[in-house]
Amino acid sequence: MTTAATCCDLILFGTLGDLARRKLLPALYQLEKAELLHQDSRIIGVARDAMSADDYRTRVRESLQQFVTKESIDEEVWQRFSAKLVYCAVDLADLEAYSALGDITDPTKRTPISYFATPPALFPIICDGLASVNLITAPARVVLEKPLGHNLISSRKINQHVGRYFDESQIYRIDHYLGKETVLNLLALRFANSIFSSHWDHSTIDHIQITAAEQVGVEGRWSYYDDAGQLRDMVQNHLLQVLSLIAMEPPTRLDADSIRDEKLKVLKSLRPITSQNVRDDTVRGQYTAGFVGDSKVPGYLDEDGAKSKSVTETFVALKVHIDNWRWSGVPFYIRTGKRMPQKRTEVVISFKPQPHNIFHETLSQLPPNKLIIRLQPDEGVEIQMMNKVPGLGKQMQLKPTTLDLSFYETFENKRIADAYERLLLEAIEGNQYLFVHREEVEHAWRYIDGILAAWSDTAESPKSYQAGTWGPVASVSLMAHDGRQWDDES
Ligand SMILES: NC(=O)C1=CN([C@@H]2O[C@H](COP(=O)(O)OP(=O)(O)OC[C@H]3O[C@@H](n4cnc5c(N)ncnc54)[C@H](OP(=O)(O)O)[C@@H]3O)[C@@H](O)[C@H]2O)C=CC1
Ligand SMILES: O=C1O[C@H](COP(=O)(O)O)[C@@H](O)[C@H](O)[C@H]1O
Repeated sequence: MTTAATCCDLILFGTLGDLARRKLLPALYQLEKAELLHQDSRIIGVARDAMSADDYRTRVRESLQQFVTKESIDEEVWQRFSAKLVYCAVDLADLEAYSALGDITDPTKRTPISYFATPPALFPIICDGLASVNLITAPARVVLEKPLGHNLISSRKINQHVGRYFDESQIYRIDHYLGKETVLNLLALRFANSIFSSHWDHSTIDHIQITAAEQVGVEGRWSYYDDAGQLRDMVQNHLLQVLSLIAMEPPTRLDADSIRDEKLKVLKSLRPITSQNVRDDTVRGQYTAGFVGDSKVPGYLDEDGAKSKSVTETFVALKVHIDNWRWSGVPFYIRTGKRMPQKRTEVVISFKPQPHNIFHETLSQLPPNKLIIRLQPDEGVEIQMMNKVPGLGKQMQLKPTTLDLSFYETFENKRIADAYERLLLEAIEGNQYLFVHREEVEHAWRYIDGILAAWSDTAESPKSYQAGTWGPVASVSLMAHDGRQWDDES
């Protein structure tokens, strides 16, 4: 019945935590539903509480009921899935306790794949523990959740420790944006369509915008978030990955090394932001109370769990330059924030305007063409272009129109898989192309550390913005200063 190649023990460290319950277990259930798990594979949940296998299955079922949305649990799938569930109580801080895992695994029968969905402080000891029970030898692999460090130094420490036991080819660093259907579609769009691949550089593109706006606030994660802030939480990983996919040179093949090498070159070409340009090229903000949709929401400093006055940014806008041949003179504007008016993640490629307007009797300036890649929600691709309004009038009327390719409509309501489904499947099958190489993580941190240091030098606090707005006014000025505007302003 099954089509999966790899028979594995997926060891889910942190199986009772929020990430496992909300994302990982539902994703594994969907893989089972699609018959993509090997029939003899197992999912070994690890947490501290002692409990029976049946109690664990009950907990997993409750999570699925809560988080497998839009459908009820299919009993036949559940029977197959629950038969794969095994529970193992281990206090991960206690090296001796890992023997319990050793007792129930046999790497010669099933490939051990260890997924670290725990606080990152535990990563080193989990590696030590896995080594102590011989669960590290290739083809064993390890999947690491973010955050991979708080800065370059701490990220290196984690990478070094994990690297003591696992070769880079065994390490799968998750960035869930790389599992999103629409982020992958960037590759298809760029490299399977000559109309785009031949117009993808400074000669035709004026600038690029990347927006990741969220309506949610810190969602009960104040202490984690306050230590991180939006720059570390969203830009260091997800948005620099998206930027790299947009900006990279064509990889020679669709494999891990080729793609990761090209992304890395982009990260190495980012022009550092320093105390010289930080005021011109960055904006940070923090939300105050306001309305998101119809709901009144508190300010950041009044969120549940807020402990002190804080200068952590919940909004960032950046002007990013990539110092290479292709992107010379093309700024990338990045904007991301919590408590914005809508959930919207999109990339806008704004092309250069026509050099001369022969239609100036009807329009003094022709609006430039735009390619809008909607990553979420309402996934799809839009091209904004000019058309003639049909009619016999003496003067030709032009109108900006949109060619809209919604994924749902185009692909007949085909279900869009959650990012974690794809990433778990690729990790199980041993394909690394959607995972982040150590060097990428470290170069991204180098760039981010520079911005954080420059912010700290200026000793300025983030600018306030009211919840439910698009961030501080300064973010509008960042674009206006260059004679441009964010796509939602036009
Ligand atoms: N939640 C999310 O949406 C996301 C989370 N992440 C990252 O994933 C990781 C997990 O996050 P999240 O699920 O939210 O965290 P939670 O605090 O909800 O869960 C942590 C899990 O780790 C386990 N754990 C902690 N200490 C030990 C220990 N000493 N021994 C055994 N198990 C232990 C807990 O087990 P026990 O039940 O025994 O306490 C629990 O299952 C973090 O690094 C987070 O930053 C990344 C992206 C998104
Ligand atoms: O990693 C994170 O991502 C989410 C946003 O993810 P998305 O898939 O909903 O766009 C963000 O809310 C969270 O703070 C961050 O840790």
